[in-house]
Amino acid sequence: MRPNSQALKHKVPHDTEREFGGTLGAICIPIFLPLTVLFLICVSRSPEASVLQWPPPLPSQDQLWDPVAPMLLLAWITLHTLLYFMPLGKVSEGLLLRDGTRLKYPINGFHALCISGVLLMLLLGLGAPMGYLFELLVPLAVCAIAVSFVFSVYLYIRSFWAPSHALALGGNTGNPLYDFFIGRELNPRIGSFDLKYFCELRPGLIGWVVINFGMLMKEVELRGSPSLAMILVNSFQLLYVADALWNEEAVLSTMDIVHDGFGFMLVFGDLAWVPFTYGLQAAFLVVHPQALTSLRAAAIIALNGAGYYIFRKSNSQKNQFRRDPSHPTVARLETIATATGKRLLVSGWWGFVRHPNYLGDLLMALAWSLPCGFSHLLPYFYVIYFTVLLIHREDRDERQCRAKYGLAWDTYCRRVPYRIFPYIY
Ligand SMILES: NC(=O)C1=CN([C@@H]2O[C@H](COP(=O)(O)OP(=O)(O)OC[C@H]3O[C@@H](n4cnc5c(N)ncnc54)[C@H](OP(=O)(O)O)[C@@H]3O)[C@@H](O)[C@H]2O)C=CC1
Ligand SMILES: CC(C)=CCC[C@@H](C)[C@H]1CC=C2C3=C(CC[C@@]21C)[C@@]1(C)CC[C@H](O)C(C)(C)[C@@H]1CC3
Repeated sequence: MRPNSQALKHKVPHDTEREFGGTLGAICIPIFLPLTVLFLICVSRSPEASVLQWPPPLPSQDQLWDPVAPMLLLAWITLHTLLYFMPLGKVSEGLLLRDGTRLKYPINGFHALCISGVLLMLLLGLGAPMGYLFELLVPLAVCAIAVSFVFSVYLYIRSFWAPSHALALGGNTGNPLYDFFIGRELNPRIGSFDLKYFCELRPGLIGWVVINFGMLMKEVELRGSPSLAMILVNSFQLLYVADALWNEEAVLSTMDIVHDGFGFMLVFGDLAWVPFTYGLQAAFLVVHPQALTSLRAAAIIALNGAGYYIFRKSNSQKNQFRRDPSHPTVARLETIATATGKRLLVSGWWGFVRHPNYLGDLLMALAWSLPCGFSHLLPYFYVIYFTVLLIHREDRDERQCRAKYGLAWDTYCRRVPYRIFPYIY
């Protein structure tokens, strides 16, 4: 079959604005971020654990490679592909596409998490050395990065066979480097297997908590029992991942699924960045144990609880409102009309700040770092990166909403002046 000629001539509707620093970003980010992943893992296990130490703790050649790593990764991706097709849970429809159709998605991610948990316990019962994941972390990250590159090349090439309505508006600039990076095709599928939806929530997100568990088991190997700090980090992050999978259907209306193409940025983010940097606190704690008083632990649990409450309530309120504005839980909230026919909430959580869900997410991120104490910056990497990511994301969303809702969006901004942090930002 010949590539879609219309797509090749770039006669496809597209956004002219380029994200993430345009071509320069598209060249630098794929070089810089994979190195950052390896650098951060190495720092987390070095005695100094300082991101500023010089020379940086670089891995030796034999630390980079372990033949077990690609086999484990392959087994993991195969397992989750099989679980994706499991006839459990319901099938939901995504938002309306440009060609007027809707795609169908299996909602069985939470089942996949539970089955992964059961398999993990079975392996543990059979004496599998889970703590070995600590030694395997760098080789696994190397393989995940390699898979991200190969997979993104595949996605870029196959996008030339996609019809123009299946391409993302932001990923068809005609600049190959930028389009490879940002993603051309919106919802690439092999049959009914949706590659973006699969990667967004399954192998990487569930892989992250499995790696965390491996760090906990390494601590048990080294010190006989897991520390309170390690238990908190594992529990908080498991709650976050379980929540994402429990509410899997909500991901169908996120910017990533609805608007962004599937290119290197998301592939690498899902398969390498999330599993190997979001849980750095657990890797840090293996080599840098921290004592935690019950009082401090209680305060950190309260902070995570408050963050989770704001995150979940605000996300659920908006999702409910978008699905059924007449539902009793949202019907009495004050709203403003927009020219598109959709309404915007101006009371409840979305009348407090314009992104209450980001606020809750950031409070949780802080709670994940605090069990690691204040002696090192590394465990705070996630909350710092995440603040930058969400401020940038808020800005992107704001531009999209202004383009969508025009004057109504300006009215909303006047009614709700703060973006994420009340009275600050
Ligand atoms: N851990 C991580 O790495 C990441 C986590 N996240 C989390 O993912 C979650 C989803 O975030 P994200 O996808 O960025 O977007 P949001 O869930 O914040 O959704 C933004 C959309 O909501 C709608 N909206 C905005 N304001 C209103 C309003 N007042 N009333 C009704 N609808 C409104 C608009 O879409 P429309 O009007 O078209 O419905 C807007 O485009 C967040 O909790 C975030 O913290 C996000 C990125 C990374
Ligand atoms: C630096 C870099 C490579 C950034 C790429 C960004 C991605 C890591 C994130 C973009 C949006 C994401 C979301 C989640 C994870 C991180 C990425 C992929 C998410 C699945 C985490 C769990 C949440 O509950 C969520 C489902 C709302 C969320 C969706 C967005």
